[in-house]
Amino acid sequence: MTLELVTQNKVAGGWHKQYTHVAKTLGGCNMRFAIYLPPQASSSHPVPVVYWLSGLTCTDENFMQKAGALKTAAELGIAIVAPDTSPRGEGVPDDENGSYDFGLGAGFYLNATQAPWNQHYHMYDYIVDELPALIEATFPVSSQRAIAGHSMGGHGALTIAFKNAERYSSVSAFSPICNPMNCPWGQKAFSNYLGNDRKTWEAYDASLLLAKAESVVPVLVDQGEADQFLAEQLKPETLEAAAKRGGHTLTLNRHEGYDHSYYFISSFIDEHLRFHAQFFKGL
Ligand SMILES: N[C@@H](CCC(=O)N[C@@H](CSC=O)C(=O)NCC(=O)O)C(=O)O
Repeated sequence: MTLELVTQNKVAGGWHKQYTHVAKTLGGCNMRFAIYLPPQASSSHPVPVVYWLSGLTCTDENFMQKAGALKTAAELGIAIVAPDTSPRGEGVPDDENGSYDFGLGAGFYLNATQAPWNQHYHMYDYIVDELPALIEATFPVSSQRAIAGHSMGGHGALTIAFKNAERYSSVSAFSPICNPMNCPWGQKAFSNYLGNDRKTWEAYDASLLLAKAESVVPVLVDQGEADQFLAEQLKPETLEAAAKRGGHTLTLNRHEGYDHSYYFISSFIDEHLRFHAQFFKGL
């Protein structure tokens, strides 16, 4: 488990750092992630962690540079970890047309079963197991975790939290892909990564998982009404219907005029961090 420090910057009294490491779950790829450690973090005061999953085309940098989250994370005493959105590096296959919605930058937080994707595209195992184990063994953080994300990363956060309620205290999402089995981004990714048997897709569909879940952690979703992807790709109404079917509470706020961008995320990220803080013990 060797980590290499790439950059470090003091911010809001804490530290933003980028590291690379070899990820076993991703077939030995060299992966980069970012961590924000608030000023309170020390070996005698381990802090809880929010894992942030970004959307299509992103790396660890989009959230850390654009979301404006770090001052509030410092105030609350919460660490934030931002991983990359797919395996990377030589030998990792990409979409043959180089499109933005599949392959590199578009790992969809699942474990691919189909060649050639199944050698490296195991982002689910990376996010759920390998990365938290590395973070908790290396940094002054506790084992208290929340998970959040945007768009493809919102899909990742919701599906991971719904499947692992014992590992996360809460989940939140901005503009998530809510029903990937029934939208073009999800269908392209799932048919390639998982094959054509739609039954196997159900393990990664937030709406189906929510409808079937026995218990779910607290869920917060924010969605812009002027989002260019809202009707075709995101479909938040499917998540609302699933919550109703499953008898679960879902807070889904719709905001007039906001689009899909980080301008929207930066407008409401403080509320998401405060939401997660409520469920961390000892803050
Ligand atoms: N055509 C665009 C589409 C990419 C895009 O909008 N990416 C979003 C996430 S979309 C769903 O997962 C994003 O967060 N982009 C990064 C950013 O910093 O805004 C394109 O190719 O850019």
